[in-house]
Order: sequence, then structure tokens, then C-alpha cells
Amino acid sequence: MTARGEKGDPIIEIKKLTTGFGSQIIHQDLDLTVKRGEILGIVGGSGTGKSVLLKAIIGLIKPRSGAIRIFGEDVLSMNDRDHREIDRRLGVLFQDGALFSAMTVAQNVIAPLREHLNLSSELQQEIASMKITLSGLPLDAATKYPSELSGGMRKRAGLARALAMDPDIVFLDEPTAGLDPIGAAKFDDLIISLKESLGLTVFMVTHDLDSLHRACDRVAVLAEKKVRAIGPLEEVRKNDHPWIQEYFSGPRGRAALASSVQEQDRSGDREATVE
Ligand SMILES: Nc1ncnc2c1ncn2[C@@H]1O[C@H](COP(=O)(O)OP(=O)(O)OP(=O)(O)O)[C@@H](O)[C@H]1O
Repeated sequence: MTARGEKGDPIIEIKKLTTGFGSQIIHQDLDLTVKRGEILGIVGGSGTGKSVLLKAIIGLIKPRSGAIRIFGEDVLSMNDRDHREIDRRLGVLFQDGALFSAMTVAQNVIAPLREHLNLSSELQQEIASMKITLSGLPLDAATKYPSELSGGMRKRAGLARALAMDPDIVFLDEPTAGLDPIGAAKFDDLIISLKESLGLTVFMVTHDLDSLHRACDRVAVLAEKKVRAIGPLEEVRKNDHPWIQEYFSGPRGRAALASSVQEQDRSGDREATVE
């Protein structure tokens, strides 16, 4: 398997990807590169194919044509055994957490370890406790069932499971949906700190403008079956595509920008005080 690369190297390369269901084409000749160590936000109107793109990358949906390389390997033409090797290095957090409801949080985190590794049950427990703490949950959450957790805690439990195998890339499908603004900001901070401490690459589908401002290094906009714009948020928001203008410069977009400027001012003040 390919050696680990440098920050900024392409880690996922998608070329001329076409996907569809029956007569409906979702993506046509879509190109996208994700760089190692970045948080890439994927945005676009409802039904533009953000989740389908995520699922195509992780192998849950078979594209009609095109190429997807992960860690430099062509994942569409590889055999199942090689694909499993790639899968071990990918963590996924689906929108609702997708936890097994009949299992405790610890058992949920252990599930991928069981599937991929042959570890003693003590070691499995130890890793589960570490990932649960890393995801910002109290340790007593380990023995709880998903139905006993709040929405925000369920997301964190899903994240703990996504991190179980020490992935290089984490895929997040609308991670802050359904969280209150304070919970959402805390979740963003957690993702940022994991990126910084673990060198994670994050592919994040989101509608959350505050998350885009707070967490994402780059933003990719899906429209008309393609990536219509990609780059740092301040560049993308200048694009004159009508959806981009409406999204970033409408009332919610302006509010998110204003609050991110305020946040930067506050952290600038904090830094000045520390000096
Ligand atoms: N398994 C499937 N079978 C048939 N059509 C599907 C399937 N999955 C998704 N689609 C269709 O693909 C299109 C894109 O769906 P997708 O869920 O990727 O949109 P999205 O951009 O994530 O939307 P939203 O922002 O509303 O979550 C939609 O028209 C959807 O109905």
C-alpha cells in the first residue's frame, strides 16, 4: 500500500466521474481533488448529489464512469481484498450517526475493530475508551445505548466509531445538522483539533454556513452535476454563479460572515492580550 504522503498532497483524486440512477444523471464528468490534511466542505443545493458523491468515494455507490484514486490507488478497478485495505483507512460519520441501536457506545466503537483486526478484548476496550474520550464524550457514555444519548452525544459516538481504526480520512455527512449553534460550534472545534493533532483529512458535506467559516480550509460547490467552484471560502464566495451568490450573500450567508469576522476579532484580541 502507498506510503503516507505530505500535507497538501492529493489524497483523493476524482476524474470525469459520472454517476446516476436509472435515467437520472447525478454527476457528469465531475473532477475533484482533496488534499491531505485539509478540511474540505462540500456544499450545494438540495439534491445536487453531495451524499451520492461521498458514497461513490467510499464505495457504496458504483459510478457509471470516471476514475477515483484514494492514496494514489485506483479504487474502482481494485479487488475486494485491496478495497478492504483502503476501507480500513477511511472513517465515516453518517448524518444520523448510524449507530447500532442494540449495542452500547463502546460496542459500536469496537465493531470496526472486530471486523478488521484480531485484538484481545482488553485491547478493544482500551481503544474504545480512548476514542470515546477523544470524541469529547464522558467515559460513562461507553455503557449507554444510542437511545440514551442526546443528538450531539450520538454524533460524538458516531465520530468515535469513525475514528476507531485511526483513519487517514474522515467523511462527515452533515455533522452539525440538528445541533444547536453552541453544540455545532463545539463539534466544529473538535473536528479542527482532530485535524491538527492527528493530521486527519476531512471530507465534510454540510449546509452549515458557520461550519464553513469556522472549520473548512476549502469549499467545493456542487451545481449542474459538477464542482462549479472550489477554493478558500473568501475566494469561492466571490464567484458569480447565481446559487453561490444567493447562498453566501443572502441574509444567512451575510450573518455567518459577520459572526466569523467577530470571532476572528475576538481571537485577535485574545492573542494580543497573551502577548
Ligand atoms: N439510492 C438511490 N436511488 C435512487 N436515487 C437516489 C439514490 N440516492 C440518491 N438518489 C438521488 O440522487 C440525487 C442526489 O441525492 P443526494 O442525497 O446526493 O443529494 P444531496 O445533495 O446530498 O441533498 P441534500 O442536501 O438534500 O441532502 C437525488 O435526486 C436523490 O433522489
